[in-house]
Parts: sequence; C-alpha cells; structure tokens
Amino acid sequence: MVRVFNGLPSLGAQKTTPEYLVQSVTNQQDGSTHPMVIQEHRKLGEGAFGTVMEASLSFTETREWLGPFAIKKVPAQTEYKSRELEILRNTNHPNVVGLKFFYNYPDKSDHDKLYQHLVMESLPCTLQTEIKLFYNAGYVLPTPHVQVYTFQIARAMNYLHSLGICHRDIKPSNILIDPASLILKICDFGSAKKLEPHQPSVSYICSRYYRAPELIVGCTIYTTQIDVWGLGCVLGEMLMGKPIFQGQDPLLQLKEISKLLGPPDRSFIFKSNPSYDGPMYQDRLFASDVPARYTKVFPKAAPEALDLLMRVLVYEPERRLRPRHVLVHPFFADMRQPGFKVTPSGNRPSIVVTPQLYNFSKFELQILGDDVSKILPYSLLK
Ligand SMILES: Nc1ncnc2c1ncn2[C@@H]1O[C@H](COP(=O)(O)OP(=O)(O)OP(=O)(O)O)[C@@H](O)[C@H]1O
Repeated sequence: MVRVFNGLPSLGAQKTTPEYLVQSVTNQQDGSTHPMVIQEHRKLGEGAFGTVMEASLSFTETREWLGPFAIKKVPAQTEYKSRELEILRNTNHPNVVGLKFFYNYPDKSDHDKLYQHLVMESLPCTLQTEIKLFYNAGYVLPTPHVQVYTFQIARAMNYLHSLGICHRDIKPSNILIDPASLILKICDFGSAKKLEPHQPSVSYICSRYYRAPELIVGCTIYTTQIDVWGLGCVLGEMLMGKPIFQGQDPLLQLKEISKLLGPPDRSFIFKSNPSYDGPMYQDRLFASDVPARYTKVFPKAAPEALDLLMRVLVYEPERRLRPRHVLVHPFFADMRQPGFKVTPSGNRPSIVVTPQLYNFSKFELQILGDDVSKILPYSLLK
C-alpha cells in the first residue's frame, strides 16, 4: 500500500519529495472516498500529540495537484482526538479553519501505529508569530490590525458557541492568519467539546496563560464563556506584545490576573468550586482604580480597546461580554465607516478588507438578530 517515489520534483523544488498512496481518502465536501497520492513538503508545526505538515494531494486518475494544504497527524482512535474530526466536519465558517479531506494511515516511524490525518486549508502564519515579529522590532500591532483580528475571533466564537462548541484552547498559536489579507481562522480543535448545560467537563484544559479564572479554581460546570476570557487574553497580548498574565504555576496564574483586575470575590471562587481550598489572593496589589491600572499597563492602547478589554476580562463568566456583544462594541466602529482600509505591514500590498469581514451566512444573520444593524458597515445597511 505504501509507495515512496523518488525524483518527482514538486513546486519547483529540486530535492526529492516523499509521496505515498492512500487507498481511501474521504472528501469532506461530499463524503466520497478516493485513492489519492499525498506529497509532503515541509513541517508547519508540532504539537503535544502530533505534527502538522504542508502537503499537496492528487487524485490517482488525474494526477492534478491540489493544495498546498496543512495535514495534521494525530494518533487515531482515541476518543479525545476524534472529537476534533467530528467538530471540523460539522463546522463551516470563514473564521474557522476548513477541513478538506481526511484519512487514517499508519506511521512507519511510530511502529506502524495508525494516525488520523486531517487535511485542512493552510494559512501562512499564526497570530503568535505576527505578534512576536512586531514585538521583536520594538512595536505592537497597529490598531486597525487589532480591530480586524479581534472582530474575526469574536465572529468565529459567536458561530461556534451558538452550536454549543467550546474551543477550550484559545491562544495566539491556535489562531492562523494571512498577514497579506488579514484573514484569520481559529484552528486546533483538539481540546474542543460540545458543552451540554449543567454537565461537568474537565477543568484542566486550556493553556495556562489563557485559562479563565473559573478553570484555575477548578470549576467543572463551565460554559463557552471560558473562550471569551481567552479572547481577552489574546486582545491584551496584541496590545502589549507578550502574554498579559504569565503565571509561574497554575495557581500563581490567579495572582497575575489579580494584579490587573483586583482580587477575586470569595463568592466567585466558591460558586466556581464549592470545595476550593487553594490560595485566595485577597490582597489588593495596586493602589489606583481599575481603569487607571489598565491605562498604566497598556499605555499605548486606544481607549475603546481598553474598554472592550475590561468588559471581557471579568471574573464572573456571566458578566463577561458574549461574543455577539463583543461584535457590537465601539472598538469596531471605525471598521463600519466608508472606505475603511487596513494597510498590511512590510511590503505587503494595501487592501480594503471590509467585504470579507461581513460576509455573514443566513445562520449567522439569524443568530445575530437585530444586532446586525449595529455591526454592518453603514454602506451595507439599507
Ligand atoms: N491549517 C494550518 N495552516 C498552517 N499552519 C497550521 C495549520 N494548522 C496548524 N498549523 C501549525 O501547526 C501548529 C500546531 O497545530 P495544532 O495546534 O493544531 O496542533 P496540536 O498538536 O494540537 O498542538 P498543541 O499541542 O500545541 O495544541 C500551529 O500552531 C500552527 O503553527
């Protein structure tokens, strides 16, 4: 079944590129299965469970190459990871990475263990690399970039949460972007789960710096609002150039949060986890009021950006803005003005991005309801 061809140059490459034949690749669009040849080009990323490779695929009959795509390989048949396939198969949104094909295939370098391969659309970089690029050059992302990226994250969350899907690992390295078009797509649904109301889920999910305070204190009946906390951390990171809460261990993470928000209420802690017996961090660690604290910590940020940040970085999940309320926030008001343009950084060509930001599907229009009139650019309002 495995064939390795040597010497078929691809994409102008001079060196040999490994190819292999997979008898049964499922096409996500129509569910049909076909034998396909896979040609891997380079590694795009590495995670705790597997690797992500850039690759092209071709149907054996036509030998016409499709791609390049990003193929995520994770060990097959574990309940935890197959959720990722299930969720990607059932989502379709411009700001959620799109699944194109999938198949199982053994990995020779891992005792022929079966790996699940998710063939997804490929984007050039992550928000983490973009934030670092600016930071290392002594800058933070320009405000229009922050607006456009935050809006697209909130749009993806509004869609996912209305399907009950909680991503549970929002962080800049799980957010793909194309810096030339400023298109953004959330990826890595390896921790995602459809949450059922009042049903417990594990609290030990989400990367430490981006964990909602209710998770830190051990809440097991949480909601999709944990993702909104992650959105706040990502927004803060775009404004600051580095993670805003860098706790040295899981509980010290709460102390870092209290340095910006003030101490958590005891009632919040015990509502999140009635048997919590960890540190409470009740000491006030700064003298000024909270808005003054934000201005001090984010001296260059636009006031509307800080107002939004203060409304999403809220201890009580019910009081945190919902994604649809993030979308109507005045931070995005400029984007609604005629001729709103974002100039990509570096030598990238200047483009108007407005149309891609507002291509709402019928489903999205339905879930947004009357709020659509507070979101759409004035030129698109009848
Ligand atoms: N569709 C894609 N296009 C381009 N690069 C991608 C794509 N998907 C993933 N990557 C790259 O691979 C990295 C790892 O992907 P992903 O987070 O899905 O894997 P993971 O095994 O779950 O990782 P982790 O354990 O860090 O969460 C990403 O940070 C990104 O750099």
